[in-house]
Amino acid sequence: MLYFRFPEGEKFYTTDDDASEVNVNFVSFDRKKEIDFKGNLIEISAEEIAEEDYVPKSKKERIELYKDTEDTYSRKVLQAIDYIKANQLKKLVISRGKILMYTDISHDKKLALGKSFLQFCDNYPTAFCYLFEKDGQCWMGGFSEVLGKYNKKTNAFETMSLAATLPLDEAWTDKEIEEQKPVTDYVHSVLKRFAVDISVSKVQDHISGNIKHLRTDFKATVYPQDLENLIKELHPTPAVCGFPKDVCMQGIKIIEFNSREFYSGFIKVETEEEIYYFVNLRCAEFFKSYAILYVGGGITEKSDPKKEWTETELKSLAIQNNLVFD
Ligand SMILES: C=C(O[C@@H]1C=C(C(=O)O)C=C[C@H]1O)C(=O)O
Repeated sequence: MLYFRFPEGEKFYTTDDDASEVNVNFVSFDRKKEIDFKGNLIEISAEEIAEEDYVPKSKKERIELYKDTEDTYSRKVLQAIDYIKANQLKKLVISRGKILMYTDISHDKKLALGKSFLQFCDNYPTAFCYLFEKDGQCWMGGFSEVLGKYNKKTNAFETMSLAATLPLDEAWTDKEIEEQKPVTDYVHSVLKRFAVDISVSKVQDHISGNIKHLRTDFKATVYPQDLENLIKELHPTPAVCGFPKDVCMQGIKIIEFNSREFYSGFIKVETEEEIYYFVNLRCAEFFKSYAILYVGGGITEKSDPKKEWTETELKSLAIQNNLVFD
């Protein structure tokens, strides 16, 4: 089962079992896991989705690895700051999985995933939103960060540098500006190697629910033979990992105990005219009696552990506030 909706889209899609082509492809952060949905993209109504009554059955091994408190997460942030200083990094992105017991929300009602997906779509109109279940794995998520959008006819390519987070009513400081800049520089440097006619926008605010980010848009021309190599090089951007990648990947391994799975990976969706690559953030994996909500943030030398904890709590509300029980 797979349902999704494009950013700003009004229609919902699923895939049939007719074609041998892979049309929708979930790639894990470390690229080691993939979940593919083959078939033609077909429209599905909200009514049909609302009737979805899939109940996740599986359990996760070693769930204790995901039980971060403000205290344990603050220690991870301090460890990240030490790692940043020791390796002279500009930023490192760390994350956690937040366990949400269904009984903490409702004692007598059951989680309605289809309805949750529809409510999530309503509240995040600019996001690519999805819900899938395959081989016992069940995920829902959606965010508006685009790793790539490619027009197969015109070779036009779009991407963005999106980073730094604040509640809507707070003003940007040097800390956030210094956090987004390495992402912009990195994306630009990769585009210079694989694209031509590159144009770069000014930095602008990017609102997502209860928080805002900084965003720079890029437009370029990419020849078909360069597209996959460009994506390979772009992912993971410093928005979800840090720079340089290998040092940051190593830092993430040392500091985060749990595996990121599909969180901060990407979703490739191919249509007749376009190929999209959406960054998989604000997402959660669903189990029998709980969900794991994945959230993180960019750490710099100037990070305050308390603020970083609050940032992850705010990010987790994207999924948490849209779970429907009936
Ligand atoms: C890592 C996440 O988000 C990314 C990191 C951000 C940050 O460091 O401020 C902001 C937006 C995303 O690019 C997340 O949502 O978990």
